[in-house]
Amino acid sequence: MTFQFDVYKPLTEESAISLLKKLHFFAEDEHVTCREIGDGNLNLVFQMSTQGSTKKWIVKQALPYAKVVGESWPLTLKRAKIESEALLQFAKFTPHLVPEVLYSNETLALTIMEDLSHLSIARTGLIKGDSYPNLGKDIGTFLAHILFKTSDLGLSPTEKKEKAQQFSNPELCKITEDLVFTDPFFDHDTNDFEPELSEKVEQLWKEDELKLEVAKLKRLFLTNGDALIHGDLHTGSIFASEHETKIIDPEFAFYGPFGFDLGHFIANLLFNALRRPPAQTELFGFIHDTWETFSSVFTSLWKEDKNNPFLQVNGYLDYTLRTVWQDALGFAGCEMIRRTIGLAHVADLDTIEESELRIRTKEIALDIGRSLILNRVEIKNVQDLHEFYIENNEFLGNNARTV
Ligand SMILES: Nc1ncnc2c1ncn2[C@@H]1O[C@H](COP(=O)(O)OP(=O)(O)O)[C@@H](O)[C@H]1O
Ligand SMILES: CSC[C@H]1O[C@H](OP(=O)(O)O)[C@H](O)[C@@H]1O
Repeated sequence: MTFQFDVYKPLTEESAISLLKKLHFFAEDEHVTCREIGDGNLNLVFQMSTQGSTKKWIVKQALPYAKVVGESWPLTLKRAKIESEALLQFAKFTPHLVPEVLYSNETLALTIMEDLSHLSIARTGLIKGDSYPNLGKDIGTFLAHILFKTSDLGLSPTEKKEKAQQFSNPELCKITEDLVFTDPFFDHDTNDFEPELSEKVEQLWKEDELKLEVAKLKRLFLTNGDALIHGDLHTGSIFASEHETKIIDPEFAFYGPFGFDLGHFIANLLFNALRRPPAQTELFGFIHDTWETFSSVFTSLWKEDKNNPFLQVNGYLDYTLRTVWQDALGFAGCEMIRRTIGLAHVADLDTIEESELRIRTKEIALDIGRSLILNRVEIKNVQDLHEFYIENNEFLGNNARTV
């Protein structure tokens, strides 16, 4: 079969095999098995292997629309380039925490990468109760490196501005601006929630104090180009095992606020804590490890820099870390609300089978999201966050000790 490299066309299992043979990932006469395994909202993912060999590859290809909605929602193919370039960028700082990119093609909007199927998607594993002792430390390490080294702290002003241009990602940012920061706070037709939540949701839509705080957080997202961020760092974008962590799917990457990824990661751990009350201590342990590792690695990188005179100014590091934490809590609150009542949900909540428990858990997720946005300045550390979580969550049973 011939393969056209100069025209974009969505791959099929058959044409994906042909592509990988043309690129010599497999020999022409090899018997290759290929399966489309994409379960995300946006793209095609093909898994390819040959029997009796360790050769296993993943081909991820963007569609010219959002898969979850269909062709009525056109979406740029440029996101595939952003994703592969972000993975390459992250690999410069933390190669052990991202899949290896072996090939990318902007015209075909695809990336060929290392197959990580020996690991589990962290959301799925956490729901099952799997244990990931390194998860918090690894995410903290990842965030400290990418945030410090791609920001004005780690690059010259010119280099940073060039990188910000390279990762300009307006269409994907618009999705976040709408689906995370806008639609869930208004009566918008992208919202999706059970009728039993209507009263609570309508109450939320009436709260000007809350909307004012969300407007401030949205402005941060729109205007604070601190560093190259992943842009969608939820537990479904992380592969993990007891020993390894790999971050995937950075197609939403752009120059955004320091606290955004941390906030999304925290929110998604909180969803799992709501789903599994007995695992609360373990999940707050992850948040603790993430923050402690992030702040200590970020601090070391900061202290290594002897060229920037401002980095020696008393109070500047503390101010920076405090702002990252506060903003992260606000972003976490927005993520909790949007994943509960917006377009894209999380399995942690949606697969709670017993309907009364599911609705009650979602009500608590909304309460916690709302309070995180409103009280983000008062919650100073992980201990405060845990105490605050317990206060907001009498219903699900709070026999766990705080971290
Ligand atoms: N490198 C990989 N190795 C193995 N499976 C992968 C890999 N990348 C993605 N997948 C699988 O494909 C699914 C969707 O991938 P993801 O990058 O999240 O797509 P989307 O951008 O559509 O959300 C993942 O949940 C995972 O099951
Ligand atoms: C129409 S995109 C909705 C939602 O999907 C993305 O998540 P993922 O790629 O992990 O499935 C992102 O969170 C978007 O907000």
